[in-house]
Amino acid sequence: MTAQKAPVPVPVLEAVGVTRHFDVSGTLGRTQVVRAVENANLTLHRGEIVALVGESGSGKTTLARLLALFHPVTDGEIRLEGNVVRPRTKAARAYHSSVQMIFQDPFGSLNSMRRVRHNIERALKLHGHAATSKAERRQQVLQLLEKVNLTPAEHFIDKLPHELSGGQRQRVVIARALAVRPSVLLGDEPISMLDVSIRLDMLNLLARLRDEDGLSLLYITHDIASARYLADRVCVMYAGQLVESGPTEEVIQHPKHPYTRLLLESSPDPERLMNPELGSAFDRTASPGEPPSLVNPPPGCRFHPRCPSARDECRQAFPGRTEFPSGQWTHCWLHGSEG
Ligand SMILES: Nc1ncnc2c1ncn2[C@@H]1O[C@H](COP(=O)(O)OP(=O)(O)OP(=O)(O)O)[C@@H](O)[C@H]1O
Repeated sequence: MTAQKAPVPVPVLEAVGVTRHFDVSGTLGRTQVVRAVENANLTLHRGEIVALVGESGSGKTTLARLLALFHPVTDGEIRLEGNVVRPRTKAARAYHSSVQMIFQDPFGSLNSMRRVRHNIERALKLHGHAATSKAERRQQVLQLLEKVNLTPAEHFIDKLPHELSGGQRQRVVIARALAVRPSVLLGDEPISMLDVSIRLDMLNLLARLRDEDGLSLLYITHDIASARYLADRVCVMYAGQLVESGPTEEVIQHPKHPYTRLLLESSPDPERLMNPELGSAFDRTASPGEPPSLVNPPPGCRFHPRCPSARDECRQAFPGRTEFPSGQWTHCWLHGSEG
């Protein structure tokens, strides 16, 4: 009897060949094109935490916003459970119940004039999950607050956002996202504005939501140490292009792309996550050179002007994808990729 291969599960969320260009007015009123994301392929499976890392301006937020359907794609597809979804369609409404985005600034995400109860109840109502009686709705809100460790929940339910600390506010934002009963959270630097002393608690909360509820999380960060702590898989983005991905420890121990190596060399050890004195080394990276302009990016591999191993083909064409037995893949001519 021939052994049957287990079917590969369909990703919960997927970007397939996704490109996003922005038209901006340049000098003398001429329109310029910012090539913010180019042909990105990213998958997120059920119960998986994927970190998207890269320098400022590399396109991480744009890719997350494309996945959240906040922007239309210029090219490519966003798929939920294998189905293509486009903004402002009927399917997009259901999509917003499944995919919730959490931003860096929890204060900006909440209605500052309304109490915690109102902020969360509104999400329950908008997505058709609110109980009919007031007492039951209060109970729903209390349970959500407990879920994000805001206990005793009675103490928090009638607070206004400005009466909470940054960490407490971000927990309310997460509770509100959970009210929608999503399968995916897109966290755009969700801990970077929080006090260093509570960042680890927040990462542990996100990990618990994955473990208990099977939530999938795309965790966008500058900070390799927190990505290492939290993520199953890492995707590395440089100047709008995904250049490497793989299981977190493989990428960290055996990076394949020279940019990943540069990122790791300039990144902190995991101790930094817990030590406020040290901060994030990636924020103050001493990497040689600057990321390129996305209006006129270098041809070929966009990293070649900074790459110590650049060769002729790197300047001419973006390499194809090379896959490794470790589960990693990279786009790099050093690994003999065809363009
Ligand atoms: N709405 C927009 N209009 C024009 N250009 C944009 C727009 N949104 C993003 N960009 C440009 O796209 C590029 C990628 O930006 P993006 O914010 O996605 O990067 P990032 O990796 O998330 O950076 P950071 O870590 O600083 O948030 C930048 O050059 C940015 O200026």
